[in-house]
Amino acid sequence: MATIRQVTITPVAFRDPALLNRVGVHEPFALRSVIEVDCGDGVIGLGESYGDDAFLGLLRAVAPTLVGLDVFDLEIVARRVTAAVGPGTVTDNHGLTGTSSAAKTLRSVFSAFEVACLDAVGQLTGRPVVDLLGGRVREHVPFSAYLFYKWAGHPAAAPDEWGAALDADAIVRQAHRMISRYGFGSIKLKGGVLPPDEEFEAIQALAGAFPHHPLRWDPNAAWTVPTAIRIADKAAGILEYLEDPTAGIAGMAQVAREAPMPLATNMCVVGFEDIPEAVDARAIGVLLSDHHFWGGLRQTQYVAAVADTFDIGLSMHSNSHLGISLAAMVHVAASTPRLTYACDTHWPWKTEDVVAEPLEIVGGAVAVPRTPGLGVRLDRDALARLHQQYLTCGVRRRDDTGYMRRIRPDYRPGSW
Ligand SMILES: O=C([O-])C(=O)C[C@H](O)[C@@H](O)C(=O)[O-]
Ligand SMILES: [Mg+2]
Repeated sequence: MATIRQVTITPVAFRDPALLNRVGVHEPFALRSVIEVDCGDGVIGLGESYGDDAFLGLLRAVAPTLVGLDVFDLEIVARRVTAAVGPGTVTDNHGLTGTSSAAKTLRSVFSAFEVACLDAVGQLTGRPVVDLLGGRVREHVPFSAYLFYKWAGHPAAAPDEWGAALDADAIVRQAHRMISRYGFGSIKLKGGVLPPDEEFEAIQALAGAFPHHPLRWDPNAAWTVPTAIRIADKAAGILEYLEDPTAGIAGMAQVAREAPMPLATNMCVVGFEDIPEAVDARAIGVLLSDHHFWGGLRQTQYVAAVADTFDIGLSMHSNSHLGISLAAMVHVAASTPRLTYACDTHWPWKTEDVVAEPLEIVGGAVAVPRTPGLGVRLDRDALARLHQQYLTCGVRRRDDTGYMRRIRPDYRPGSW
């Protein structure tokens, strides 16, 4: 038994480049929450999740109700989360992660605490989190180069180190830079920004420049069914998968019947309750799991088991995140036999962290830690600095469209 003595939630803001997507542009700061589950004797488990006001409110409602519990009792923690969040609560300002629901909200809140408890249990038992999940099936977890169309910088700010990327040549330059720095062995292009035929020029240019790198393209449901079928046909033989070309399970199923490559999603199948319909309709060939909204690391293992049952490929979705989340992603991916594609990560885009010595991406992969828990520790000064940045930055929820409209009042999210 190890009693939870205190649970602390600290919102932080970290600098984010002007990355473009289907609904607008990233604001200058991305929000996260850092969860600390203190079990005494220096054992403090870490979690990381969304940092918008509504989500923070739920984390703060749960936190005091966990004090006094045994940190090993994850099912009791889940019950306390359910009681504190209450039935029917829905909040989801987390950016293009598909349908919102009360079940998804509950799973998201539980996940933040589950990861922190598992980190604490790992520290208490002297075992890395992956060992608590059944042990490692791989020593390295592969990630893909996540390319974005982007502006050179935020308006009125100096350009960032990546510069602008608004056409195929600039996207290829971005890929060269990212791959030479991190060694990624596969590439994802975030689409839904330009008309699809223009974005396809970048896909073709990437295929020419990186013939041995599997490619994926994600327009976040910006296309109609006929557009998606036409573009999928054009991209035959080029993509390992096409991610969320269109909205909804029914639309995805129509496209999947015609498309020469598998369709992937982190938008139309975002909870266990979506799986029967998607399987019946044969809507997807690849599922992008994400422990932040699928209910934690153990539920993510169940997602993998379900994917296995229905012969669906498995990859991993990412929003903007810091080093605690990267570690959590690595541990669960390392424990998952069926990880058929490299995971997504926004990692290359961030310049600040709360973690003292973050895990590193080398040769396109992260070595799975062997130290107890998640294998990362807080840099208290950095946490204080990024919390201060949160207090002064003015951002309280993610709003890519609102920010874009402050810059371009006539902006409308892409739809083709
Ligand atoms: O795969 C995805 O759909 C994402 O990564 C969603 C994110 O919100 C991404 O589009 C972003 O951060 O702009
Ligand atoms: Mg996606």
